[in-house]
Amino acid sequence: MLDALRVLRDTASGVDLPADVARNASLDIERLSGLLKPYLVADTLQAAGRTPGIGGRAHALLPMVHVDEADDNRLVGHVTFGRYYLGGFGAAHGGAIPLMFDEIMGRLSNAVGRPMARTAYLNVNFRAITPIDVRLRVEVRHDREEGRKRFLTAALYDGETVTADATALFITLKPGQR
Ligand SMILES: CCCCCCCC(=O)SCCNC(=O)CCNC(=O)[C@H](O)C(C)(C)COP(=O)(O)OP(=O)(O)OC[C@H]1O[C@@H](n2cnc3c(N)ncnc32)[C@H](O)[C@@H]1OP(=O)(O)O
Repeated sequence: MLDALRVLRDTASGVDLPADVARNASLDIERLSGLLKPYLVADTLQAAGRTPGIGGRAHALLPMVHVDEADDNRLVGHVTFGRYYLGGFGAAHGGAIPLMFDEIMGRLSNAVGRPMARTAYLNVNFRAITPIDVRLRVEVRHDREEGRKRFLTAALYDGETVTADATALFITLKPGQR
């Protein structure tokens, strides 16, 4: 369903509809929302964001990063920003890129049995345009730990060009910390 939703999102972002088609599409989307509403649950029980086996943790907001290689301290994957993430002139929105970094850096930070951590800072440099509808490579490194602090770096590549890079600090949560 989320795959279909992502396709809908990209398609809806890219069209310019006549009014009658927009009206009919709205009715269909409202009908679909009505179909799902009886299944609303508490946020601790919802599937979105809590289903690691499904792409993007089943979280519809996240750009889907496919992991190609990973070990304890390094992850390489690929991501394609669809039309939904367009900022302008063929480039991904500047907010979508930190979103992708936060998710994939967080995933490596929390991997291999490391306790849960939360992002304290995420600094992103936009080095070149990040094109939409192009398969991009993302590399993440877990560089070091100092007590509860975990320092990670990441870069996003279009071919050999670094389009963005990031440094992040994740802090291990204390027992019982929310
Ligand atoms: C698979 C799942 C992947 C998911 C990935 C997504 C991850 C996220 O996006 S999490 C959501 C975004 N982040 C947040 O909402 C965090 C909000 N902030 C907080 O909850 C807290 O400030 C938190 C937990 C980060 C730190 O608070 P706390 O536990 O009280 O630690 P605190 O004592 O302040 O700091 C610990 C150390 O880190 C340092 N530190 C904390 N924040 C920062 C910062 N922004 N910059 C630099 N250093 C910092 C402190 O100076 C301190 O250092 P030292 O031990 O040397 O004195």
